[in-house]
Formats: sequence, C-alpha cells, structure tokens
Amino acid sequence: MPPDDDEAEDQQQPQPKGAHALEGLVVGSYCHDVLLRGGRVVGETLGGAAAFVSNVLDAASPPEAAFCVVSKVGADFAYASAPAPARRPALLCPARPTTSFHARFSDAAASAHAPDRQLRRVHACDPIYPDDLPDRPFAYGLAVGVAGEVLPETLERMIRLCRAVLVDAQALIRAFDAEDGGVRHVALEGTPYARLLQRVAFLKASSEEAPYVGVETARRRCCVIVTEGRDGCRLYWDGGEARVAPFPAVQVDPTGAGDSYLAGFAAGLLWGLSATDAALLGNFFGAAAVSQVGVPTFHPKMLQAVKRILEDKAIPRSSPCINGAFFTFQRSIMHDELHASLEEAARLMHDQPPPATENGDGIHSAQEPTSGC
Ligand SMILES: Nc1ncnc2c1ncn2[C@@H]1O[C@H](COP(=O)(O)OP(=O)(O)O)[C@@H](O)[C@H]1O
Ligand SMILES: O=P([O-])([O-])O[C@@H]1[C@@H](O)[C@H](O)[C@@H](O)[C@H](O)[C@@H]1O
Repeated sequence: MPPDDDEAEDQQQPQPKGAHALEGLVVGSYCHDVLLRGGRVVGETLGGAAAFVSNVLDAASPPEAAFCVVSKVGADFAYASAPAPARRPALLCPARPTTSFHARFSDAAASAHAPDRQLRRVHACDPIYPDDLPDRPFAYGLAVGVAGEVLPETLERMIRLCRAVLVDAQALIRAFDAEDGGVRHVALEGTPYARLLQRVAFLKASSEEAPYVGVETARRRCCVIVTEGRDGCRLYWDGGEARVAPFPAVQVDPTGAGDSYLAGFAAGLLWGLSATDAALLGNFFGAAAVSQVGVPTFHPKMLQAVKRILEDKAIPRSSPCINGAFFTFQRSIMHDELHASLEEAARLMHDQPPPATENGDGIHSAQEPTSGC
C-alpha cells in the first residue's frame, strides 16, 4: 500500500541526534486510585499508567535514554511533592479535578483471567491535546491514557513526533458509564483510533481487553501483545507469534501490572533486545508491580543486577532498535538464559521487606498522599 501524505512526511522526519537520541515521550495522566474491598477503603495511592511507566523507565532504561511525561492533574493533586515518579511535573488544570478511579476488588478473583477488579472513573481531568505535546522529535512514544485523555488527534501527533509508538489498548477502548463512571470496553475497530494502528509499532492489551482489540485483524497492522496475568504474555505479529514465560510473584495488588509491563518491554527494546526477549523484561516488571501496593519501590540491589544482566546480554545500541524499521520479533538464542538470570535478580527484591504496612486485607498501603485527600 503506498504511504499517504502523512506517512510520507513521517518518514522524512529528522532523526533525533546526540545525548537524547533515545528520548521517549510518555503521554497519559496521573490519577488518584482508591482501592476498596468489601465496601471499605483499603488503600489510597498515586495511579495512572504514566506514574507506573515512569517508575519502571527510571529504573530500567539504559543510562542514555531520557524521557519526558505529558500528564494533566487538577489543583487537588495529592502527590505533587512526592518523590519519583510524580516529580515529573504534570500540566496543571486548576478548573478540573485530578482524574480519579475507584477499584473494587472481589475476594473471588482466583483465576488468572477473571477480572480481578471493577473500575469506576470518579473524576476526569482535561484531555491531553496535540498542542500539549513538546514540538520536537522523539525516539519512541508511549500512549498510556487511563480515562480517555489521549485523544485520537493526540495519538496522531505522537505518531508524527516519535519514530516508534507503543500503545496501551486501555487508552483507546475504554468507555465510561454516564451515571456511575463504570468502565467498559468498546470494539477498537469502531473507534477513530483504528485507522492509526498501521502507524503504531506495538499495541498491548490485557486478556480481558484482547477481544475488543481483535487480535487477528490488529496483528496485520502492528505487533499485538496480550498480557495474561500470572501466565505471562503472548506476542502476535504478521507471520508469527510467541509465548513468553512469567516470573513468580505473590500478588498483593494487581494495579499497574499492565503499565509496568509496557514500560519494562519498552526498556528492553531500548537495550536492543528483540520484541520477544524484551517481553521478558515486561513480565519481570509486571510481576514486580503486583507484589506491592501502588507504584512499587524496587530494591537497589535488584536493579543493579538487572542492569548488569542487560549490559551483558543486550546487543550494542549503536543503531537503536526502537525504530519501526529495525524491530526483530523472534526470541534470541539467549532467551532462556535471560529468563533464568532475571529470575535470580527477582529474588533480590525480597532482600529486605518493601516499605509497606500490612492492613490485613491482602492490600498494603505503600504510599500515603502527601497532601490533599
Ligand atoms: N500474579 C502475577 N504473577 C506474576 N506476574 C504477573 C501477575 N500478574 C501480572 N503479572 C505480570 O504483569 C503483566 C500484566 O498483567 P495483566 O494482569 O495481564 O495486565 P493488567 O494489569 O493490564 O490487567 C503480565 O503479563 C505478567 O507478566
Ligand atoms: O493496572 P493497570 O491496568 O496496569 O493500569 C491501571 C489503570 O487501569 C487504572 O485505571 C488506573 O487507575 C491505575 O492507576 C493503573 O494505571
């Protein structure tokens, strides 16, 4: 198919050079998460995919890979003075409240594929408009909206600015009940995002979202990743697929697993791994996310070990792989060895207990709001 005018323009776009040749653009709002079990509030945490994503990119990107976050919050934002990741300033919308979700957990969610929480959007901040994005080229972009804030025209602008765009399906297919904000999904094909898919590099969906994405149609346009909770994930591209094994975890809070997965995956690509190998890093950080409440804190020894493994195993990045033209999908010969080394590193996470307080509900409160709430 010949490229349309937009695509031709994209292909001529100047490549970023110099110290920020691997700079990323993360688009999606921070939010307030309220966790409920049995009608009782059992945790209040910083949320929003952008928060989980920044946390993992900070932890796992190669040293030369910077990134910036475009996020919106209201004047009530409770984590403005918190340490990373919300220290990356969000655009302030004084007239609107911070996006907020209530996540209701059911005790019965024992199956890996059963929805383990019911989400309600309680407040929505302003959308992120194309003009809110910095006007410069980026090596990669992550479209990680949670509340419908990444508009189709904003995703289109990201595609123009970034050499490769990775998208979380939750940014595209969520619809919100007009009465109570209940989250449901709509078919991607019927949304204005569908026509952009062929200019996206990777689309990640959870197994609950996958039927709405339509994997068989979507994989002909971009690589589709379906995450399967504690079973790991599968990648589907035009002409092949792969299953990638998980890492063991004791789940205390599933929030942010998908977000942390996507950022781990992107970091893997930045280190020069193939998509199937990078998915190991996604699974690794997805597992790390569920073992703590809210945005997780990683043990420094664990992170050192992960970086050593990547420095050792990843290919030199003189020609960055995070570039639509150069992705390789297949697992490499060192895939199993990489899994074993990361599994070893994961044990260091428990070298000392994470900074969480048990409250008897299986959900621990790792972060308290620093103001507001
Ligand atoms: N209980 C678990 N044990 C180990 N890894 C997990 C667990 N839950 C999630 N993960 C990891 O996180 C990834 C994303 O989780 P998933 O539940 O599929 O996404 P979402 O948070 O979007 O619903 C999975 O592919 C897996 O790698
Ligand atoms: O758990 P996950 O699917 O990766 O992502 C979550 C979103 O689905 C949710 O709307 C938001 O409130 C959480 O903070 C987190 O971003």
